[in-house]
Amino acid sequence: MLKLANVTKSYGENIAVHSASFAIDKPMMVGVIGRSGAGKSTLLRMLNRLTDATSGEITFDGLNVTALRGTAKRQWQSQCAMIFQQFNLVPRMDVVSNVLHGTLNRRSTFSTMFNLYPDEDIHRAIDILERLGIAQHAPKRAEALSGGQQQRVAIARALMQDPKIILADEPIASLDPMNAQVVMQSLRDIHEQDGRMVIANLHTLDTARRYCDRVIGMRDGAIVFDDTPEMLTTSSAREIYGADASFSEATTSTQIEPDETVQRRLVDIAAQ
Ligand SMILES: Nc1ncnc2c1ncn2[C@@H]1O[C@H](COP(=O)(O)OP(=O)(O)OP(=O)(O)O)[C@@H](O)[C@H]1O
Repeated sequence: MLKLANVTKSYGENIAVHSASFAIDKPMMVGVIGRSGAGKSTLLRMLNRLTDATSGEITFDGLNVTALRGTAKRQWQSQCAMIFQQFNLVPRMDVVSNVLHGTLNRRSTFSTMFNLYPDEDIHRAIDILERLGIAQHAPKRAEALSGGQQQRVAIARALMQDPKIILADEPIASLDPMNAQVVMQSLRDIHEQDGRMVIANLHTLDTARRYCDRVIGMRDGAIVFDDTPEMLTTSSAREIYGADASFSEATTSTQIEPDETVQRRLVDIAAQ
């Protein structure tokens, strides 16, 4: 389905991603881990062509993604929606309009200028917000929402594109642990219920273990681990993070034990 063959990205002398090769043959949830500067963002950005690979080939269902130009490239980018650590919403715009922005690529300049959205799209946007537990915030300005709620708006905007793949670049890095769990669970649900592929750069091992079916570990631009979360032992984590024997998983962890109080808070947050 999704295949990378020797994909490399160099910035002058600096090789951000070095000959990355892997195949994902069915929709699943994949976590990409590695220390800062390992090449995780560059890898994701090459997948949806925000950044062009220097060499190598990316294919999806036989389509040569690396060769796409113009309209075909834009179509691919809408099938391959991206969410970011900082949400990238329009802060002063209401939530539902932010979500409707997910349809921009298939609307005319005229309807975009005058904010004309078909009723059908508006209903779909509300349904998606409902599904993510934030429909009651639809009329509010995006900036009035908490970080976790804003990230769910960004996920809703991505879903408006009806993408085959959701790429999430550190989606929970700016969130407190409880909001982080709500956002990760939303991504997991989207994968399980819709059969979409989710590829997320994650900065904690426990998040990768808890939510992902497969984990790719990067170090200095190279893929040094590609396996199931069960195989992500402390020693393989040490190799990925380039740490010595003093390496403690706790330094990459923000896990909260799912005790009763947390579970209750999760239900409250989801209902907000
Ligand atoms: N636009 C750019 N121009 C020059 N160098 C870049 C550019 N983007 C990334 N790099 C370099 O490529 C390498 C990989 O960066 P990348 O952002 O992909 O890493 P990362 O694993 O996502 O790190 P972080 O978790 O800090 O975002 C780094 O050395 C970075 O400085």
